[in-house]
Amino acid sequence: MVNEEYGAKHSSALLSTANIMLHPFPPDQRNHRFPTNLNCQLSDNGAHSYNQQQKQWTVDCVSSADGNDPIHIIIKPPVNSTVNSLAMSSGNLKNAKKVCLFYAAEMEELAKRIAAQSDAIELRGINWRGLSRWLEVELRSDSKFTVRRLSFLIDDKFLAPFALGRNRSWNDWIPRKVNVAVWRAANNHLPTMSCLSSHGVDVSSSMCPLCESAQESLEHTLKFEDGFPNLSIPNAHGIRGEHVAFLASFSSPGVIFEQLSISYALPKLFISSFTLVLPFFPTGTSERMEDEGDIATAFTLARFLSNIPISRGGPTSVVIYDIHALQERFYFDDNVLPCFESGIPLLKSRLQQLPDSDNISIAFPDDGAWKRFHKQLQHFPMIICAKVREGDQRIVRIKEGDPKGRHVVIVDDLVQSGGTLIECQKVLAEHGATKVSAYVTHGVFPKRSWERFAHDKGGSPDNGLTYFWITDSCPLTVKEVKNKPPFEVLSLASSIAATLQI
Ligand SMILES: O=P(O)(O)OC[C@H]1O[C@H](OP(=O)(O)OP(=O)(O)O)[C@H](O)[C@@H]1O
Repeated sequence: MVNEEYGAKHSSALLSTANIMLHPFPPDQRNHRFPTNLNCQLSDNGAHSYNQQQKQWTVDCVSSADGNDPIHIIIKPPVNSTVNSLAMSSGNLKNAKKVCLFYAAEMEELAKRIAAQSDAIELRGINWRGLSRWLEVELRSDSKFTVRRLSFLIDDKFLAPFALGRNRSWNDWIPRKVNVAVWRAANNHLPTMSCLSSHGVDVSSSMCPLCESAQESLEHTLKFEDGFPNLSIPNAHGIRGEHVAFLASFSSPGVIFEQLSISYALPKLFISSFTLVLPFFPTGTSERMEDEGDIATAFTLARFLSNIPISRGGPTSVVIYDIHALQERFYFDDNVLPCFESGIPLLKSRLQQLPDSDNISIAFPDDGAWKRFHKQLQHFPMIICAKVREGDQRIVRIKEGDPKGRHVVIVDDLVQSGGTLIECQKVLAEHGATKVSAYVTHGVFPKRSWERFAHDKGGSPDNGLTYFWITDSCPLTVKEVKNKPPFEVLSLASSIAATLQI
């Protein structure tokens, strides 16, 4: 399909079928900052690459613009009940519950992976902040010195040319200027500066015609003038009577308001049921009510979630993975149905794949981790540690168990500064562990603290970790640690897909 001028209407029929490969520019044009050898996919969000791989452990590489920077994400088949597995299999699709899955912008990758698990799960968009998937780019043809404005479809991984002009090949065009100013409120993707530049778009030279500032040109379109979010649910009538879920990410206080607004709005659209999937419940770490006046913000957040309206089908289900403290389960009131899931089955399956799977011991860095996880890991030899926090310091010592000669995997719910894991690693290495790895469900890593973790490169555990497994509950971290040993991402996708069938 060819469209010669910008402003082309997007055709969903086209999007469901087309696959386009862009070819590199000729060598003399390579100084231009635009993606070469870019895998462009106008189809259903990369789902096919995952579909083929549901039946076994796989390591799937998500291509970047240059094709050299894969995200190391591991996907495994659903681990939940037979009922769910049966419902998910294509043969039983008729029995599977059809679910419309909305998602927060930063959860787009995980949402795609979830949808790839089952034809019963259909992705739906939210108009985030007036953004759209359209980016206008002006290109200059060297041969004819004409300027063309083309519309590009923005996807998280792919920047696809919607049209190159009749009878023209991509190589005829050289990007001259990218105009980020015209985003249309049509779709659900949140393009960011880094997203654009990762596709070779020179964002720094993209000027808004109104303010002539690149940064403000995005800001103009991101929010209302007063800074509050501009949201809408397209085709709200179309979800009446459907089972609806929203995949949320409360990665910072600033994004909670907009996602709560969506979570409060969806159940009132005459839907059959509503499920909020919040893989990481972010508050609660290191919260202590030691002095009168200390505030437990985990309770505040639980109250917000407890006030999600009921839908026609009844109370909202709230799915959370490995919530920090056991008592937080009871912070929710009876208006909602909290469903607490765990990433540990993913870890157990991964451990089975290791060549030294018969030499694994599990270490818990503190009592909290032991209480939370020991029942799920009871078939492994265990090492139980005690941890004391002294300001920024974490002091860890072994209380029980012997790491000598073992590949020890430290298991905890989350990592922040990394202090707990690093101190635990040191003490295990001192006591003779041959290898040390770590697993946490939630890789929070504020201030890029993941950089503190080195890879042992096959050497001693004093030098670093053999593996550091996290899940994709914190999507911003996944982007940062991609393709960086010792990190490996165990995707929650199959587990969430199965949970949506409850
Ligand atoms: O990476 P870090 O900055 O060391 O933080 C991570 C640690 O913090 C949390 O526990 P916490 O110390 O709050 O203990 P608790 O289980 O007693 O609340 C969490 O369970 C980790 O153990």
